[in-house]
Amino acid sequence: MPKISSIKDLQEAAKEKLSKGTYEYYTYGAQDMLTTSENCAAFDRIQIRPRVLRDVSKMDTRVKLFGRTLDSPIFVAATALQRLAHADGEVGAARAARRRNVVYSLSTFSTSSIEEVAKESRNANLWFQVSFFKDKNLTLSLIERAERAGFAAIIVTVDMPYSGRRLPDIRNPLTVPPHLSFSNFEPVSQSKHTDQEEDEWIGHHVVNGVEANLSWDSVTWLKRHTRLPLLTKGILTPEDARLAVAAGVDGIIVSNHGGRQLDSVSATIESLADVVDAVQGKIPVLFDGGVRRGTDVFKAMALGATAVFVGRPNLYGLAYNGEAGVNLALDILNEEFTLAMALSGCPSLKDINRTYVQHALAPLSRL
Ligand SMILES: Cc1cc2nc3c(=O)[nH]c(=O)nc-3n(C[C@H](O)[C@H](O)[C@H](O)COP(=O)(O)O)c2cc1C
Ligand SMILES: CCCCC(=O)C(=O)O
Repeated sequence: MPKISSIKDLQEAAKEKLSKGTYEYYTYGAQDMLTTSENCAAFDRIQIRPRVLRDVSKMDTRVKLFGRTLDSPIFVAATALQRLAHADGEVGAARAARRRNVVYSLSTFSTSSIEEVAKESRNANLWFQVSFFKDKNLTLSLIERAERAGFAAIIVTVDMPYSGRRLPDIRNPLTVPPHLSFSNFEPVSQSKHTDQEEDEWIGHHVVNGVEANLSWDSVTWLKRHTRLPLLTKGILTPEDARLAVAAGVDGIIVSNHGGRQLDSVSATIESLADVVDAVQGKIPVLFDGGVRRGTDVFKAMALGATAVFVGRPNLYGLAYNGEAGVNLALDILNEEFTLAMALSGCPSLKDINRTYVQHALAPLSRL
């Protein structure tokens, strides 16, 4: 394998290392994966309009959010079951985020617990992703545990009242190996070896626990129960963005769950500008979906994102080489992003705006 020099290389290296089942669980999306592919392809239809002859001798990628300064706007998205990729798992990925002083978001469906990740990645910028469970006390206890462990924000996922129809989950359901469990829910992990569950997708128990009777009141209820900033993840329309602002949330994450929920929704990069316009700067708008290059990060920032989350690239990094592999993924993306800023004449994030992008007349084809 030649030197890994892009996220695409990292994905190929990860594919070699992972079992088919794990690779497909990480990579695939819902149904025909139209949205999963569009998330990436839509970036290719946007072009950068660089400005020249500016002072780009000193680059500043720092971003301030909820009273903290992060060194880069490239954050780690919440993804389930990270120890399936590598023994370093969530702890390794959180340490990689700490090394770059960026946010690591921990999934509720993690294979290391809230407390373990906090302890083993002390001083990392940790945000906790929670889902609305039918058992409200479970939701509240997860949030309390995250607060107690020192997490700095809560992300509530609002696009998953049910799990999307992902074909690998139906055709070749993945099972959690005996040495791993959903560490935040002991009773679930203990019941996982019963016979009737063996032909079921690993996520069924936990996803079956998720509440489908939801409203914006559910969000205000959650907001009342935490002192931490609350972000809603999975907003795609200006209508919902306005409701989020009205509900008093502290931030929005424009996301379609990496195309894993409803197939045929638009690419997130195509929804971003409308959401940003609807929010009118009242709260930060963050973004995820399809970011594979630093130029993608630049495009999202130009369209108004305050920061972006990256999901699959970190899983590929973990699979390739544990914590060091996530370091590599973040290094590649940050190097590419800082260079894109410099070559566009933007020495700091506040210089990047919509005048730096345009829609391409024809899609760019990759070599
Ligand atoms: C394997 C995998 C597991 C995920 N697990 C979660 C999860 O537990 N909770 C959640 O809110 N989002 C989850 N997501 C969605 C990510 O947070 C994020 O929205 C998505 O990965 C962004 O797209 P990208 O992978 O193209 O960067 C998961 C995504 C993947 C690929
Ligand atoms: C295992 C729980 C579901 C995690 C998730 O949100 C995803 O796979 O997209």
